[in-house]
Amino acid sequence: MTDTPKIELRNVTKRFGSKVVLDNLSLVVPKGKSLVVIGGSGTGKSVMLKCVLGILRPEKGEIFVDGENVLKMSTSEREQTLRKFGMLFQGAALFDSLPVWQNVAFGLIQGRKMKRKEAKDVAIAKLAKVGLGPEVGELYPAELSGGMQKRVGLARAIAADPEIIFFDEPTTGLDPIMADVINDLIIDSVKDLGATALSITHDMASARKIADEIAMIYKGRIIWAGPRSEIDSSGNDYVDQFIHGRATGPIKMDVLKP
Ligand SMILES: Nc1ncnc2c1ncn2[C@@H]1O[C@H](COP(=O)(O)OP(=O)(O)OP(=O)(O)O)[C@@H](O)[C@H]1O
Repeated sequence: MTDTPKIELRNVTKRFGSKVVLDNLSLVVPKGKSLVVIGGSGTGKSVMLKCVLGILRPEKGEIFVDGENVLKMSTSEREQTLRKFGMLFQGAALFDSLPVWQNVAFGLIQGRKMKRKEAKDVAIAKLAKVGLGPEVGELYPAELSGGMQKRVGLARAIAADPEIIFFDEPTTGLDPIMADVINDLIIDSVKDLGATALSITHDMASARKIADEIAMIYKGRIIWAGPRSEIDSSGNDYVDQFIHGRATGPIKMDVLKP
């Protein structure tokens, strides 16, 4: 018997008007693995994550978390399922008006009704996990560098010890060294929690580092998926063009020539 995947999308189609953004997309994220979806801008990566989170509803297909079809759940069942998720948003998405510790503790206080004192202790412990001292907890997001903001975003993502973590462009906008620090923290946090990770990125260095498995999305479909070790010998011209960042190849960019 095979293990039930942690997340599975089966033949998911999502349109906006006449535009098909996810086109019969299927993807399996095995339990305890880190799967990274790579692909160019506008190929449907964020829409895919939003469908799993229930922010968008696909017209067709099925989405399973631990074998349960999330598209058929009641609101309360869905809320219960969402508790399994932690999320590191693109740009960290911190609340500017709240000090760092309250940003990290937000879901614990609001969602899980944890007492403020206890939630603050958890927040400080999670900040320590991402290499930030308790004094950082008292600062406001505007007082932090981009790399520190990402680390705070990561501390928030792991605050409630999630079973599944989504990383949306975790290294975008960071210098290569800070990007690698974040990659290492992602690997450590996922390992610590025994979590399943689903990430989306354009950053091949990050994908190579944090992925057990890589899937490439193109025009709303998964055109290749396999172990990280096989990406360089995929035999797929689209994958080759993307991982080497070549302007010429089968992938055409919608760029107007002057
Ligand atoms: N709410 C929406 N309404 C209409 N179109 C949308 C909506 N959300 C996304 N789209 C369209 O769906 C397509 C895919 O968007 P998506 O954000 O998933 O791309 P992406 O692969 O995440 O790109 P990037 O890497 O640039 O973030 C885009 O053409 C986008 O304009």
